[in-house]
Amino acid sequence: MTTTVVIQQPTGTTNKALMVTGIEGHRNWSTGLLDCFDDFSSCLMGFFCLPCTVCTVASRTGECCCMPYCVPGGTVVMRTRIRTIGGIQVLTDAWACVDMEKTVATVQECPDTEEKWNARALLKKCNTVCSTSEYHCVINKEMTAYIEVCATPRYMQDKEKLAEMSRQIEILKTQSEMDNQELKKKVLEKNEECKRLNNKLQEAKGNIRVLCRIKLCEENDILSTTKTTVSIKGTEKRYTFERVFDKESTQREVYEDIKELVRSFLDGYNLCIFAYGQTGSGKTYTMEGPPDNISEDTEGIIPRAMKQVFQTIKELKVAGWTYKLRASYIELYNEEIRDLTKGSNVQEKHEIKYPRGEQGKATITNIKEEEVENTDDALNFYKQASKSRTSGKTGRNERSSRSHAIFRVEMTGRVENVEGVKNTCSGTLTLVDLAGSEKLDDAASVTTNQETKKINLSLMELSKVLRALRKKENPIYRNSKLTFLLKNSLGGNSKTLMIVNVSPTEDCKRETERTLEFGKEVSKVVLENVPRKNK
Ligand SMILES: Nc1ncnc2c1ncn2[C@@H]1O[C@H](COP(=O)(O)OP(=O)(O)OP(=O)(O)O)[C@@H](O)[C@H]1O
Repeated sequence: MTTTVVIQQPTGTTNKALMVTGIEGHRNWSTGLLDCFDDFSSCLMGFFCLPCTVCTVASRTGECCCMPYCVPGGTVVMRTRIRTIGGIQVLTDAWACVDMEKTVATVQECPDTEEKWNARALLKKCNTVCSTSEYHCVINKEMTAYIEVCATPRYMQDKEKLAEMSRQIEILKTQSEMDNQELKKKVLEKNEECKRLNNKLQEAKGNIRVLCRIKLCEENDILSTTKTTVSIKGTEKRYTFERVFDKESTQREVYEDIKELVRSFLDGYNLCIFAYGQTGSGKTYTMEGPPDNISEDTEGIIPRAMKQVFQTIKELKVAGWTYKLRASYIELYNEEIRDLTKGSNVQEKHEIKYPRGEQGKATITNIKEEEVENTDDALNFYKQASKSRTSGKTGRNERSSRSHAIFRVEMTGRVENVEGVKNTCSGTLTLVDLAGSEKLDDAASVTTNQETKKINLSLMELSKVLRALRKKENPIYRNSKLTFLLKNSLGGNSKTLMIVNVSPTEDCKRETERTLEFGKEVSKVVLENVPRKNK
């Protein structure tokens, strides 16, 4: 490759006013370069003589090609050539032996002639830029000069260094492979330790936990609370829960208290979170968030749980765990199952099936289960399906407050440790927004109203199952679809969290009292500690 630079000296000027033409985009470089000519002295001028064959003006005028004597208006042509030195291509034979772009920058840094360079400095600069080669300015007797380019000892050293570094990188790579394994092992161990501690903590809290949340309300408050108790003002009644969230409590505070429990889902536990309470007491708000404008502050347990689950999956990936998650969203209304993902008009029969008698994981026939790979997938799936519920709600409010919405995420996880030992786990996360509990009484008394009776059957059965578990009796799950479906999440290898939602207003006093009684009963339930489903 040959680059040609044409240097023109305008009429009536001397060296310093030289202008450069010929290379587009390199005007600054050349001009800057020429600014330095003052100090270049003969050697550089001599240098220009070097390519005398192309130094047309000098040849033509017969003058010495030294720059100060260049004929005004004359032209000096410089030529650069690429040579391969030490396997690396460098520009040689001229100034352009330095990287042009870098020279531009360098020369521009030298704005005026105050800070002048001499040839040696420039050559030093060349060396800095092209550290692979050394430039010698050789002046011969005739005052011509040339630049000699050769591989420098420094280049050789650098080459050695490079080879050494490459060797070290290889060693480091192998080492880092090993470190990675080591790291993976450590993360796995830490993770296991973390799981053990977390589950110990969760078990210490009991496998069925009950929290109470008071709805935000500006009206007269009939309740007084402490961190763990709720009392109905003007009565002796006082209810104790693991934690009471007063009406000022935020969604974040509520979730903070249960996030460790959600973590245990990925450790292979079945986890079920219910929101229980009368219509309008804040169940949907607690589980999902407000009906409109859900933000990071107001979002409820479901979006927060999805975010946490996928964040944890990301973290566990370092330890080698991979997970597959499948989501479904159904509604249980009047003892009928409806797949919310299929819209409100689809009439399909759904049955709950257990693979081995009533053991193992429950499946529902004809239900759409979608694989979700990240938070967005899961929440989009949830939101889309929720529309069927919401449209039912606006159209028939009764229906939505009397149906149970069940969002389920099935998980299977696997890991291979450094010794190649495989480990798998599976679990189900069930998040339930229960039907309004105030109908419980009505259903018992209004026997003629078969529909109402059915609607409330599941809630009654749920309380029966929980009471039986408390007494260590064998609960009957088959009596309602809700308990039958949640069998695995209510007994054995499961962790259950019930949030009893109450409204603190006078007009809700009766229902609030009943809800608190229910919560008190449930909180006495202790499940047997059965190991998680790890293989
Ligand atoms: N803690 C709270 N802070 C702010 N708004 C709340 C709170 N709890 C409930 N609300 C609001 O009160 C209204 C009723 O709450 P929500 O719909 O959650 O009740 P619900 O128990 O789910 O009722 P239903 O059984 O009819 O579905 C909603 O507008 C909801 O946003």
